[in-house]
Amino acid sequence: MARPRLLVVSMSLPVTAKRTGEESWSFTMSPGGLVSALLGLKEFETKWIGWPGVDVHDAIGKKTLSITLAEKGCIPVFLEEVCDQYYNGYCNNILWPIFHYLGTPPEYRNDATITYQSQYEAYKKANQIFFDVVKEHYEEGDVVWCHDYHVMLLPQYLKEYNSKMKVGWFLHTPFPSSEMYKTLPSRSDLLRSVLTADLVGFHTYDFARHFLNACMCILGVEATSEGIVDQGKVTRVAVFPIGIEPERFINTSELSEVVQYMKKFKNDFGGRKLILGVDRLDTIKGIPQKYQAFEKFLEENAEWRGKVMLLQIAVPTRNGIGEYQKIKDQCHYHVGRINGRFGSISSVPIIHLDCSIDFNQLCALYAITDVLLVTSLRDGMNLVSSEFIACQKAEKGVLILSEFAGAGQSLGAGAILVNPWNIKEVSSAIGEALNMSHEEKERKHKINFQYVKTHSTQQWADDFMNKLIEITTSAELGAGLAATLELPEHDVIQQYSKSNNRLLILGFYGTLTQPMKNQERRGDGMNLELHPQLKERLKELCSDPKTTVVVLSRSEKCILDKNFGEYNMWLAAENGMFLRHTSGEWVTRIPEHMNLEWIDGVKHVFKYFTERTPGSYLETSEASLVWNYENADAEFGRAQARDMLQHLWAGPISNASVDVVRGGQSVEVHAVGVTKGSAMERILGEIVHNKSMATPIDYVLCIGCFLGKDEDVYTFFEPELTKKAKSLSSSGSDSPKKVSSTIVDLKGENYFSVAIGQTHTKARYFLDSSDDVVKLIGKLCTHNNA
Ligand SMILES: O=P(O)(O)OC[C@H]1O[C@H](O[C@H]2O[C@H](CO)[C@@H](O)[C@H](O)[C@H]2O)[C@H](O)[C@@H](O)[C@@H]1O
Ligand SMILES: O=c1ccn([C@@H]2O[C@H](COP(=O)(O)OP(=O)(O)O)[C@@H](O)[C@H]2O)c(=O)[nH]1
Repeated sequence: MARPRLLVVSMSLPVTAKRTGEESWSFTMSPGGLVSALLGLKEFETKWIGWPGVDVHDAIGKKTLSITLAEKGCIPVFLEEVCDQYYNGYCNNILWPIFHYLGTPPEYRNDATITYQSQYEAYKKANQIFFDVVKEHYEEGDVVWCHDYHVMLLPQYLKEYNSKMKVGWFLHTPFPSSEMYKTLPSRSDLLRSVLTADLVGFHTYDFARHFLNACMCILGVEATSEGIVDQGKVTRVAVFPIGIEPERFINTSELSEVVQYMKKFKNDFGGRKLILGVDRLDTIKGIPQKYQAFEKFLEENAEWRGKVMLLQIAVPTRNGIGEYQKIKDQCHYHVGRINGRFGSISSVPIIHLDCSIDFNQLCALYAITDVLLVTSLRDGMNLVSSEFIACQKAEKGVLILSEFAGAGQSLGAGAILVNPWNIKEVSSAIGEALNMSHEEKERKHKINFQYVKTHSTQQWADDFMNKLIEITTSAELGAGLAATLELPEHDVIQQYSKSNNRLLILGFYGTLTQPMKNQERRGDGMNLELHPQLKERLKELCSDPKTTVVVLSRSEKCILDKNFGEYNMWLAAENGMFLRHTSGEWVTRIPEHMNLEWIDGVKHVFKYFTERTPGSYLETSEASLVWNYENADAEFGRAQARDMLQHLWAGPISNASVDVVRGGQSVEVHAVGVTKGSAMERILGEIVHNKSMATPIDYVLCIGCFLGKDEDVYTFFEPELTKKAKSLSSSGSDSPKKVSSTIVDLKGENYFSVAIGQTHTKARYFLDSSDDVVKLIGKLCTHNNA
């Protein structure tokens, strides 16, 4: 299959432009891992859209720069007057510190509303400018891949413009715990926009989990193992740990120029062991902590003084921000102090360089390094660690790696992992690394080298793109879900009138109730009421001897009794755990051997929160418990639900076989496997037995507004599964008897599964709302007794 063209959108272009004349420009490579990583994207026809690193105000400048950049496959975004407030302000002074757990900078605490608001306005404007440029260059079929926290509003702008655009968003930084993220005033807008993308990617499972949590707590949406479900739209959330281009580093470190550098540097360092640090001079990289740990090491290991040195490449970055100036001063202070304390006439222990270095020199340094010291306080990934491993030569060096870098998860096995805040621990790790045996170094290197070689940038990009293409192509909609179609009403009615033994399975909440606002969905409260316009029609529908109607709901028995007691139909309460024909008594359908020991513990926690959350209530039943906060204050209810889940996981359900379902305004705990689909077999068996059916069921209409876990009911009757249904045993009878193989006679055209208000579903068809159900049932009634 031909690969689509890729539009990469990121704040920075891979090159930073400098004006050298009215119409001429020179370029240097932009710093940072994002650029390094994306340069490895070789397999795609790519256009890179981003800021060229310079303000250009005149038309000639813009034109000539655009032409020059076009030769490099780059398209400039001119941010002009919003740049400072956007990039230095909102991106790097608000989002960056919050995403890296540093919290809101102090200046915002005094001047919060004014500064914050104007910077957020600039952020919106800048995202709009990015959007305008993408719109101008977009061609049908392109994939737009948005990168990082700088463009969180872009997915929404793109999708609003063209809902068919394939849009991905990848975050290169950590996504913080929802406790930290919650402090961001624009938290909801940013999440909502990101969720409009088709695929959202993170470096680690932790970051993805934090994101899912934030979406659930802040937006009240449902998180599933595949991502976020909101109003029928599924946003896939997945983990794609980035890599490097290993061959580039391996090959470069073999160049003769690089080998020369290696010799020269070794000579310059006078036989001392080399500890290397390579970081942008960023507040998150923990450079002052690194210096203090090295100081501690020298303090406690006098025998190493004069025999080991620390070379720190501190690549300049974000110079327009006060905090970055401060961190530079702090580093200089420590270097001066430590060199004064442990230096000699012939050498100093620390060399700190405020500059970037040439790529060949960097590879030479990586190759001769004895210990690479990475002390990031937080880091999305940290590519320097991988680059070091790729360049290692004969005598292998040791990687000391912060456990707070995303790389810790991938390279931890071959590294010494440290908490960079623990100066003593890092100091000990330095000692351990310097004294490590040759064999142990080889062993560790081998593990990491294998990983780095096989997890390249190309692989990372391929994985992300393939996933994005897969989920945006209708054939793969929802991993195995067929594309959902509008209900062919004419066929539904025609088949209905032709059939002799019909089964109608209807949900209650959202199916037979009046349409509700999204926020009100999925909480089966006591106030649930049958749609007033359905009362008569349903009666008529149920009166036809050729039609069997089952209401299959999460609701309790008493709610179904109250609403449907007077109709001639089957009621399946609590997802089919309890069943009765309205003319008979409730029977329990709880499967044998179901472990329900967890119920009391969960009930205890639910009661605790019910008492402390005005308006919330508890629905208890034999095999499931629901805490519903639809009538509570929405924000408070969500916060309480989050705390409640923590209590539950830590206590009563930590070892129990239960499923936890976080609805829009409810938390449900039930025994594993209690789904509508799993109940269907038992329900069908009971009905067939009870009715002593003479002719097979030749028409099934299943309509619901169900949670994802319950969608198995839609596939239960799929023709290819008919065999399974045919061999049902009637579990309702005292002496189970095999149901005849003629129970169901379904072909493609007499089976209709219908989801309300959802197009990403396992159902074949969708209807917009329960108002459509009312109309449909009305029409079916006119064909009763036909
Ligand atoms: O462009 P700057 O503002 O100077 O910053 C440079 C980049 O810093 C961040 O890089 C992150 O991406 C790396 C690759 O995924 C990852 O290894 C690292 O941990 C991150 O910090 C930032 O996310 C980029 O947008 C910047 O371009
Ligand atoms: O003088 C230098 C030294 C290093 N790097 C590169 O900067 C990137 C840093 O990426 P990392 O993921 O470690 O951290 P980030 O800076 O993106 O936060 C690496 O690819 C380095 O090779 C650079 O551009 N100039």
